[in-house]
Amino acid sequence: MNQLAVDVRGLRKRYGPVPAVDGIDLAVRHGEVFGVLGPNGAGKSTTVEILQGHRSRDEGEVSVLGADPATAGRAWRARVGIVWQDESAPAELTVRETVRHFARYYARPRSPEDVIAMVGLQEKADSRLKALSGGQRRRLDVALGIVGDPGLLLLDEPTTGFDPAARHRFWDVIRGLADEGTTVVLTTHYLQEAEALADRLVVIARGRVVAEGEPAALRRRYGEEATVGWTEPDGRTREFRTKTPTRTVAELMSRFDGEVPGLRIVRPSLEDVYLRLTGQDGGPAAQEGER
Ligand SMILES: Nc1ncnc2c1ncn2[C@@H]1O[C@H](COP(=O)(O)OP(=O)(O)OP(=O)(O)O)[C@@H](O)[C@H]1O
Repeated sequence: MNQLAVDVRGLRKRYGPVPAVDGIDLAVRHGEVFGVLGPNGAGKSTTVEILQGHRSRDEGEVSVLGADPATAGRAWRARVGIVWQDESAPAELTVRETVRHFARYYARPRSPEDVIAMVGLQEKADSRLKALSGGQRRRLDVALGIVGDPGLLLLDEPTTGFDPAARHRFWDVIRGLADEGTTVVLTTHYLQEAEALADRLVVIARGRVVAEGEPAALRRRYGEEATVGWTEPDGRTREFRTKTPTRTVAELMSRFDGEVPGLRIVRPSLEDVYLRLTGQDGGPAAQEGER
């Protein structure tokens, strides 16, 4: 049996001439919250849809809870929690009716009341779906994804469009599931979300993994490079990216024989690192060599 909850090697998928996923490897351990972080169009949804068994792939090996999603059957589906973002449940049903209805699809569902409480919808249990806000609706979607008590939950951009309070509530839901031992894979384009939730993450851009690791380790690895800026005697501003800014400043001090005009040292935030890795900082896009 595969020791990994999700094991992906060399995954590729094209839409016509567009390589949406261009050789991705993923290794998600049982019990962890794994983030797939990347900008719009990076290939996150395509990857998750392949993991869910909803999209075919062109190349690569994919194992999700020990089975290939392309061929796995009903028993596998019951163990993989998938959160839909469509509005397929009838708007006239109440939250409680909807969760109860979905629970019947599973051999060993969680108690619908527990699930409603887990996503913080107790006060809305008797509300009709059409009366829910966008954030409440998304929490209901998660409730439907977890009512079957899945070992693995696959979430595609679960908090897009949430206000900050709803996002924080949602994070608590995910943390609660993780504490209970559920493995969670979630895609997001919010760096803050990946940092808040993920034990480990990959950053993807243009269908490739450009960085991976624990959020804190990524911050250390890519965030240690500082930018030293100064003003030349002719008035031009200069910038130099370096892992040893103190040395650069010492060199500048001896060159200027003391005070360095316009001196500044900027350490990148993780946000800057992320933007650089994904090629959104206006500079040359980071490629594989950056790892
Ligand atoms: N059904 C499709 N047909 C053609 N091209 C597609 C299709 N789905 C996605 N693409 C293209 O594949 C690339 C990856 O898309 P994907 O939706 O996987 O990215 P994403 O990281 O999830 O983006 P977003 O954050 O915007 O959802 C994009 O260039 C997108 O335009």
